[in-house]
Amino acid sequence: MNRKSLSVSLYLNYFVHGLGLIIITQNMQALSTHWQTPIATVSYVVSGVGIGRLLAYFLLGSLSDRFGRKLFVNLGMLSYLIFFVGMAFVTNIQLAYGLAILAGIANSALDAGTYTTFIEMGGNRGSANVLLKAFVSVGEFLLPLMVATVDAQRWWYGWTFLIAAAILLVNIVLLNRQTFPARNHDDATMAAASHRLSKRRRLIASVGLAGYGYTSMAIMILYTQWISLFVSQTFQFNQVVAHLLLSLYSIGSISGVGVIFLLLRRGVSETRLLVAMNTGSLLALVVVSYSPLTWLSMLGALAFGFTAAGGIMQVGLNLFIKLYPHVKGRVTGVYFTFGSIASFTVPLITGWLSQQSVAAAMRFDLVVGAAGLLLVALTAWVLKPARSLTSQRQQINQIDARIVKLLNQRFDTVTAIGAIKAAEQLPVLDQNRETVVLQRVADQSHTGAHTPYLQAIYQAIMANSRAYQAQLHRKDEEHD
Ligand SMILES: O=C(O)C(=O)C[C@]1(C(=O)O)C=C[C@@H](O)C=C1
Repeated sequence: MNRKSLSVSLYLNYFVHGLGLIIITQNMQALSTHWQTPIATVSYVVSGVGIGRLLAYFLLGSLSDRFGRKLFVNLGMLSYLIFFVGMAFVTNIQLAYGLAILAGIANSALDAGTYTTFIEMGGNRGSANVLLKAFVSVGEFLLPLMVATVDAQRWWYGWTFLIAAAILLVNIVLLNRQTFPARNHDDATMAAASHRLSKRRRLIASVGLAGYGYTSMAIMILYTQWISLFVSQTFQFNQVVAHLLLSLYSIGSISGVGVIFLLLRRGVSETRLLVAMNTGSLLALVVVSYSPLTWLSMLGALAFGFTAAGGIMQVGLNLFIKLYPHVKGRVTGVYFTFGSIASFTVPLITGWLSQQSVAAAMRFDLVVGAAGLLLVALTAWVLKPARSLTSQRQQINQIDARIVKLLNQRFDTVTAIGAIKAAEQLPVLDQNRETVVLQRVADQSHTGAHTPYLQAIYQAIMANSRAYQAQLHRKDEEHD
């Protein structure tokens, strides 16, 4: 497996995904002329993407645990390819809606195959998932420039779609030359950590993180949808500042990705990062929601983008995946399904609130932010390594259960060896083999101070193996 080449291909997909996310809305005018429909109908087609995601996330996530990540990355790329080529030529609205649904499915398939792969690459690759966000942002940044160029040159609007398709086509070839890491490759420490957690704690953390799948998405959608209108109506900010608050949010977001990436690389704890970032985003949101000072609002917007949109959603997902290392795909599916429900419901809720006032719609983001903070704080609290006597003993109980099971297996093997020795009339004691076993214990022990104690335990185990073999041997002779 060539990690670098595989990573580049996976990142490139997310650049194209960034183009795909806004390609319909950025070509709204051209498509409405081409389809001979009102703009509202084009906007209706966009909702198909959300439906596709909602339908596909859970299913594709679970299936990727069974059939491998590579298949689903390919499925995502092929679906996106059909979407881009089809959208460039389609004239029928029903067909366009079908293609939009396919784009949603493509998004789900890519996520099911990619987030899981980065975790399965091992090491500290969770940080790579945060970087995916940056590639999406670059795509979203470049697409409007591409559309503007095509428009200014009076070229056919379909070219931007075909450029995206061409990048995908090249990447399909590149990606399929790579081998993926072993599926459900169980990072031993990850599995051990998730094992140590009591069922109740794991359940609470799961509820917290699934809920965070919703709030982390909702907090961003709500801000981007309402901020400009809100500040111009509530604080009479001029149009330039109103739109600048969105651009500053994007700049904050991209710098946030860089910082979170580096912090994760340095081994900063994910739970701490989640609590700190969510505290920061709630504070920034308070500033933006209540400050009538332009400069302060601008600072708030930057800080909000940094803390709420700098890949912290991906950090939540990484943590969630580590709780269930055996079903990474399913967990990814669940998390993003909650995110999709947010993209679906936030416009509905805030649309209803805006009938009261735009400020009510915008300030609802504070409720979302507070809920998010509460959820990550709860998660961090239950995942905190416990140090009380009772909890340490619970830990020992769980470790002992595993040791006893392994000792049973060892004794089964000792029985088999005993039978072979009896048949071949070999002595029960094999001093050379015992020396080898003790040496292997010393080599495998990761704490030198433990080693003589582990060897003493093994001497006792082997003495008991011998006693067991001798007793079996006696029984056999009695029978004969
Ligand atoms: O390897 C063997 O010959 C065994 O019977 C197993 C075992 C052990 O428990 O590891 C037990 C007794 C022998 O003296 C050496 C090793």
